[in-house]
Amino acid sequence: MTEARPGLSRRRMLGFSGASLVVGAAAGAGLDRVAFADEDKGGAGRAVPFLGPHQAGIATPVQDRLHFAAFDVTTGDRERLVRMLKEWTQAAAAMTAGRPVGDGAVGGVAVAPPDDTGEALGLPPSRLTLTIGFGPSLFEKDGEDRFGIKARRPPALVDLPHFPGDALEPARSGGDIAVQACADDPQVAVHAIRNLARIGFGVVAVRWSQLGFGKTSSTTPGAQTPRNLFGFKDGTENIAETDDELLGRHVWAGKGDGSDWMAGGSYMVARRIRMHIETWDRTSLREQEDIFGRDKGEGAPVGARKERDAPVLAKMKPDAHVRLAHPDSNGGARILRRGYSFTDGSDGLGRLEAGLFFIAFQRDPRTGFIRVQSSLATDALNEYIQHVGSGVFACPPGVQKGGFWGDTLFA
Ligand SMILES: C=CC1=C(C)c2cc3[nH]c(cc4nc(cc5[nH]c(cc1n2)c(C)c5CCC(=O)O)C(CCC(=O)O)=C4C)c(C)c3C=C
Ligand SMILES: [Fe+2]
Repeated sequence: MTEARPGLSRRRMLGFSGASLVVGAAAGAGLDRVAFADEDKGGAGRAVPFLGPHQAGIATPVQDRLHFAAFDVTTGDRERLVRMLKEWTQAAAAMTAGRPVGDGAVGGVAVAPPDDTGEALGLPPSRLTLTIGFGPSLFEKDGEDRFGIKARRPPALVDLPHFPGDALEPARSGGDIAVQACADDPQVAVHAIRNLARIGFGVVAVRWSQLGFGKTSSTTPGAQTPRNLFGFKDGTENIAETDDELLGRHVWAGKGDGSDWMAGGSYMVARRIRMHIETWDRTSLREQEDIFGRDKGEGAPVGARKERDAPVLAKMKPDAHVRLAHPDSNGGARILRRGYSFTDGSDGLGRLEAGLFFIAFQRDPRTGFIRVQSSLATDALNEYIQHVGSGVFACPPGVQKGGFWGDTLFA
């Protein structure tokens, strides 16, 4: 890809000491690792490397906030689309390293809008990750092969079937391209999506988007498990970022999976799930615990004492969520969950417009999400939730030095 324009770090622009920032040799090119000094190591402010065999934001320890956006491509011009993906890559590399886009928000020519919108000036990288995925409609829309990639659609990138109870809104579903922005600071995540949308003007338009707070999953089993809006620990049984064996078996697409360009990538399923908070809040504690098959305080499976005790599925009600979602009930199927809670005010009837923005990564949605969601048809939880938005996206492997988002697809 073309080299990124040199930019100043947000810290440096505001006069922070250069000593607190250790920048890799090629940092001027904007695509190499940036490591922060001790104060930031392991902390919420540091940078997550952008380059690598896999995209960041999948196995990466889950950040506190989400801004997800699905875009429609508004041009039929393949070259323009590829050019934009290159520009997006430069911008993503800069923003995840804590630098502004292009020549920055200030100090450029006064007669033109600045390259960067500016609201992240002075903020640390905040572990920002940007993860891109390509939806089925990018490969073929209304029977048209707009970008000459129809034959490269991976067999695993299937359209999700209709599931019982689905009430999907077209305005919150689908999309040609999706970007998942995760960060420990909501302003950093929002800034990232806003700047990508701005760069993409004339090539893409935002179709739908979702803000999320309060992660409802963890890829770091040693850390405290977060709670969802029903008050239960969520993410106890998830694939850990360090578990290369499970990641290789269930999350990363392989060379022999039928689509060479996806090797090292993963498939993202996103579902906007409305949660009927007021109904739940009138439900007895015993029933709530029966519905999940775990207790509310500790998160222990039925009949056990501790959160991480092995679940005995036969002790749970036949329609308990954990019993139905467990790999033993699904031929060994596992997915990496990375969801967030959301609240969007109230719905006009005095009810909280709230829920779970469910995100799962897997090697193949047919044997991952579709398999598990089909089992959940009889889930006792269904009385309290409704799926209202949906998307499935092929997330290519990570960008290598000199590469760009989607280079394996558009090569
Ligand atoms: C199709 C996949 C899943 C959907 C959709 C889903 C929705 C959903 N889940 C909760 C709350 C909890 N889920 C828990 C466990 C759990 N859920 C899924 C899958 C889906 N959940 C899996 C694979 C598992 C793990 C099962 C196991 O191996 O034990 C739990 C228990 C704690 C945990 O392990 O995370 C809770 C709580 C809600 C509220 C929800 C929709 C709004
Ligand atoms: Fe669940």
